[in-house]
Amino acid sequence: MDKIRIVGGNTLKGSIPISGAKNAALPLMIASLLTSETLTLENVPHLADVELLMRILGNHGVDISVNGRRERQTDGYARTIHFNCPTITDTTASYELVRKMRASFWVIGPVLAREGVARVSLPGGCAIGTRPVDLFIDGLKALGAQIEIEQGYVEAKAPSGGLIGAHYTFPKVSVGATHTLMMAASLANGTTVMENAAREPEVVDLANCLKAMGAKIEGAGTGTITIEGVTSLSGARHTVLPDRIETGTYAMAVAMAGGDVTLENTDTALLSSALEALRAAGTEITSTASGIHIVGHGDDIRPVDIRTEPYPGFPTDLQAQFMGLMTRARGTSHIVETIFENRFMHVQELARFGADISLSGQTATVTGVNELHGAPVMATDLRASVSLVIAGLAAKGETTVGRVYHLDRGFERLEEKLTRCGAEIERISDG
Ligand SMILES: CC(=O)N[C@H]1[C@@H](OP(=O)(O)OP(=O)(O)OC[C@H]2O[C@@H](n3ccc(=O)[nH]c3=O)[C@H](O)[C@@H]2O)O[C@H](CO)[C@@H](O)[C@@H]1O
Ligand SMILES: C=C(OP(=O)(O)O)C(=O)O
Repeated sequence: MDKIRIVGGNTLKGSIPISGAKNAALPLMIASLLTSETLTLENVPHLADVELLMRILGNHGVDISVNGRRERQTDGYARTIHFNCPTITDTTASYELVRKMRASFWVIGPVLAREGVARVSLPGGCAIGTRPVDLFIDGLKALGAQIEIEQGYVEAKAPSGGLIGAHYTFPKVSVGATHTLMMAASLANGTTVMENAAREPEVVDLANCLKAMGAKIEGAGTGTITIEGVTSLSGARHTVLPDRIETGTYAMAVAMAGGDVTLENTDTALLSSALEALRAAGTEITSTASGIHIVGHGDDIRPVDIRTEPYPGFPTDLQAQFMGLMTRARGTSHIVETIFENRFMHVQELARFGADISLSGQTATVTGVNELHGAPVMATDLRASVSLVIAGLAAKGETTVGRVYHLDRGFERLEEKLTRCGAEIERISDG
């Protein structure tokens, strides 16, 4: 199994191109199930999750070609991918595929809206929490669907005339349930109003793509989204928005290792709260014409308390990386995780570098230390694993990060992007 080997201590200098967002690309790809015409997505990142979703969509009858070619392309940033689903050939999403990636559960919305039935395996929990799907089920029921859980599958059936627009208030903010209901409501009869909807930029990106396909959606990016259903959607061409989590991750790497790096093709507006926390920690951040310029001092990091919240709050997907940064702060910081009940798996691994972190419920207390020391560590989930990479870059000596497949889910060409900024980092195979 591959590992990442890092020799820490180098400052980072240069530029890093930011990829299209995984968490936007996945729902956008799923939206291709809503139309018999071609949906073309530009700036699609090359990631394990994207490849897996292509297989899942293929099973439903989506014909996929990458930059006009049918074979999988393994190189090049910013792919253009064409998705065409003349008919949905299979309304079932199997346990085998859905268990590997939670977002694949979201196919339930478009498949149900277009075919009137959908049978999708429960995704189950993962390392960061139990992650139930009750809000998806309640929301789809509000649109008139009958839903049963049979042998681990969610079996959904629309009324004979199709889903019916409704007023639905989410009891809790959910990104995935907002995506799913927005896609389903786009093909429902009548108007749907979703209250307490997720406001993440990826929700806005999906809404913009659906609008380009002919959907009538207002309010995306606010807590209230109104969707007037239409009878069919057309094809469209849409560019995936920049990955704000990748952006924040590299900004935190520069803040911690020190250096001067421009993050290209991204935008400060996508991650204001995370950048505010970084500024408070002493990082210099300025907008450029096409990106963000970051100057980090590495050895003079101020402690900053953060609390994860739904957008526009501090993102849970940057919590582990920020904790990595705080391990080297001059003082004590508190990090409260409010979104996922078990998203602290990186704490025990950061301790291997010599970090001083104590946990009490959903709060981590991080007391900064003068130096981290490289160590063999193990990735437990996507964002936890990249926090270990960041710590490795700032630590003295050698670090190896195991279970690299977690990183490959969400970081395109991580080693290459960091190497071009002067980091000593490589992928090694155990043989
Ligand atoms: C592919 C993708 O975009 N993943 C992101 C998405 O995940 P995802 O869409 O799965 O996360 P949600 O916003 O749905 O989850 C937020 C919270 O709501 C809970 N919940 C959710 C649905 C439900 O039916 N019932 C329920 O209780 C979850 O367990 C969690 O505690 O948003 C998360 C929160 O920003 C991010 O960390 C993930 O990176
Ligand atoms: C938790 C994440 O992804 P997923 O929702 O696919 O597990 C993530 O992107 O950090």
